[in-house]
Amino acid sequence: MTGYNSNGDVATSNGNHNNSNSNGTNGNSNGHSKPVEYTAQELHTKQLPKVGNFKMCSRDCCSKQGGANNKAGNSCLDKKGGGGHKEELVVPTPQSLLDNNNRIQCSLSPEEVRALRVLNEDTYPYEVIQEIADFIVKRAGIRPKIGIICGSGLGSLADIIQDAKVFEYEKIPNFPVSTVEGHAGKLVVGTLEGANVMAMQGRFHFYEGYPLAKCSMPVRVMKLCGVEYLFATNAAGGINPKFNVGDIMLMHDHVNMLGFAGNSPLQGPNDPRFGPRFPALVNSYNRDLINKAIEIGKTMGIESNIHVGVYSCLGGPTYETIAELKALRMMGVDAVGMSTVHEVITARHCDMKVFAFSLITNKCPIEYSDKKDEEANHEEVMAVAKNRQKACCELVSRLICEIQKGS
Ligand SMILES: O=P(O)(O)O[C@H]1O[C@H](CO)[C@@H](O)[C@H]1O
Ligand SMILES: Nc1nc2[nH]cnc2c(=O)[nH]1
Repeated sequence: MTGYNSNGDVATSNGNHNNSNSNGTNGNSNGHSKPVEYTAQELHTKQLPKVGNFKMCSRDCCSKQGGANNKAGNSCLDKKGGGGHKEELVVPTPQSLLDNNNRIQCSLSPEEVRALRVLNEDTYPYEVIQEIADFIVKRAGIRPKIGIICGSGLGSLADIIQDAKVFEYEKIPNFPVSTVEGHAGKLVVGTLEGANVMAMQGRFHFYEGYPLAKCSMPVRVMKLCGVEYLFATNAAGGINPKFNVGDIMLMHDHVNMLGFAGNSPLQGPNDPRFGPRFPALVNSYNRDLINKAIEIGKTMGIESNIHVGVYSCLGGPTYETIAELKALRMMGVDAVGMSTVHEVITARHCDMKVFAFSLITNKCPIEYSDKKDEEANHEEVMAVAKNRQKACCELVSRLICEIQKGS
């Protein structure tokens, strides 16, 4: 689990590198008078960098041997005294990079270093996901059955959760941080319509700089927390000319444009504890839940605002050109956004039932025009989402109520 720890600490892990090492020289125990210097970022790399015939220990190396708490106070070079390296020629972090408290000197704030580190880590082993899930379940005191991802401006879906325990993303170990307006960056765990739920008030997008596996990593956290149903919501542009602003499109399929370009949240080694190497995606969107949502729409009196359609995710952050919108339409896409598809793929991979909908926040033009008001913008997206949050909340609550009735 190199590179991960459970407290998100950014301090150097080699707290047992004393100012004066076993050779009595300053900072370099192998006789070199001038320590080799590395940037803090290099010190975070998982590979031990080679320094001539020497290797330099990683930031996690000495903490595994007891770190600052190592009672014997041995450096990692001291094999007899309990230091852990079999390798003779390992040098600890150069003293020149440590301050008086044996922390890496760095001009970035701890928050900046954490953000950098979380940005740089792009794979999450099962054990790390398990750690995050345990952290949440232990503190929430419940195992959620339904996971909700709130789309842009749809954070109020989490505000209706009762007996809520709120976790800021910054405080969850190894969790990325939200950087987009309309995504608060909080995980809310509690009950809704008698069901245990957890909701992400803020999702992660590819355009924020996160790899897709990281964008959808919380879905795996949900799975290991006990979640069986994923409710993914988003704000999207309506390409289908029949759609109006404020309508809700229940997703029954998707076109994975990022996948066409060779990008997938499942790229890399497959861990079968999550799911198979080659998951099938037909029937990804649970038909029973779609049918129930249509019925609920009728009882809410909004059936004319409810559609069933195909969503496509592009990388963003640009909105589409007219030519792109025309191409998407030709491919059978009804609504376009910059999220959700990789979350659904991750959820299906680990066998979760998926319900997803798009709130149509803008109509996508498919003819060239000089009209400024036809250009999509995020303020409008959030304003429409805010206006329609009541209907979205009602749809979600009633559907959860139906799931509860059936269980
Ligand atoms: O998909 P969500 O997160 O709802 O947000 C959508 O709205 C934002 C653009 O306005 C993009 O992030 C797009 O993906
Ligand atoms: N890509 C994309 N994302 C959106 N999110 C909300 N509206 C839009 C849109 O028109 N295009």
